[in-house]
Amino acid sequence: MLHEAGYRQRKDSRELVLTDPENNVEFFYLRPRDIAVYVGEGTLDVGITGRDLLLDSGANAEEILQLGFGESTFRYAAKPGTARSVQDFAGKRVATSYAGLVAKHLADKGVNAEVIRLDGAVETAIRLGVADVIADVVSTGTTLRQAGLELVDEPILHSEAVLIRRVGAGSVPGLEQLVRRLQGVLVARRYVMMDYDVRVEMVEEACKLTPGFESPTVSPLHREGWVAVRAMVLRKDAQRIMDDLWELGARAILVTDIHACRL
Ligand SMILES: Nc1ncnc2c1ncn2[C@@H]1O[C@H](COP(=O)(O)OP(=O)(O)OP(=O)(O)O)[C@@H](O)[C@H]1O
Ligand SMILES: O=P(O)(O)OC[C@H]1O[C@H](OP(=O)(O)OP(=O)(O)O)[C@H](O)[C@@H]1O
Ligand SMILES: [Mg+2]
Repeated sequence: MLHEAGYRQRKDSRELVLTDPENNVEFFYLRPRDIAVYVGEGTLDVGITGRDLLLDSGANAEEILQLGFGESTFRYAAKPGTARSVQDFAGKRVATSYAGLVAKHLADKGVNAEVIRLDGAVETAIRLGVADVIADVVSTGTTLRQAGLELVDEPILHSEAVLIRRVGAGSVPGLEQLVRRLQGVLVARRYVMMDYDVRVEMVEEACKLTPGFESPTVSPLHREGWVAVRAMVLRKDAQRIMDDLWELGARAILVTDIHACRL
């Protein structure tokens, strides 16, 4: 995303620091877990990490933009049939790499359980007899299924990658530009440009299907009684909208990618 937003990025994952003189930015490639800590302490102006790691760290940092990747839930799991809700964890051992997050969640629910902090491979902790319950990142659920575990209760939270900054920090040079550029990348990924020709009588109906961001562009065609319409539509809806436009009599319906934008 940073590359698409016009920032210089590393070509080799062993490069840990990189300067982008044109944009006057320094990039540090850190462990996801450490990023919120550096940002919270003010060592770094902004960071990109997971919401789950931000909350777990307890750092003095806040989300300023959701980036739409690294989406996952954070959930409890146990051997099938051993627990139905968080309340059943009372007096049990809960293993996790997110001890801060889990301890807070259990306290909020009024459940007194022992939190065991592990570095990773948490799903094995139950088989090894180290814990009765685990709490971990779940995406497809494959990891838990393969470990023979079952989800318990609702997700503790929904996470994704987020841009974060220190709470109460003063103005950061270049931050507004970074946010605007990343928003441009998000829009360019989520939306496509749709063009089509339609009879004048149908243009109102057609524009209801493709209202665009502000208003679709409608231009006259050389052919009498027809207009050309151009509007941005959500990529995920593009095929359905094309079907509906076709039903209205629209023709020459074209979809093109957006490479960059500032709305
Ligand atoms: N399977 C997944 N799907 C989506 N997001 C995930 C997944 N696994 C981890 N994450 C997210 O990635 C972020 C960092 O966790 P990750 O597990 O990648 O760190 P790590 O284990 O320290 O690094 P690595 O996996 O490269 O060893 C967290 O915010 C987490 O929610
Ligand atoms: O629900 P799933 O789709 O199976 O994904 C969840 C798994 O993905 C992550 O592990 P990762 O592969 O990053 O390994 P790690 O434990 O070394 O971080 C996470 O820690 C879970 O174990
Ligand atoms: Mg991982």
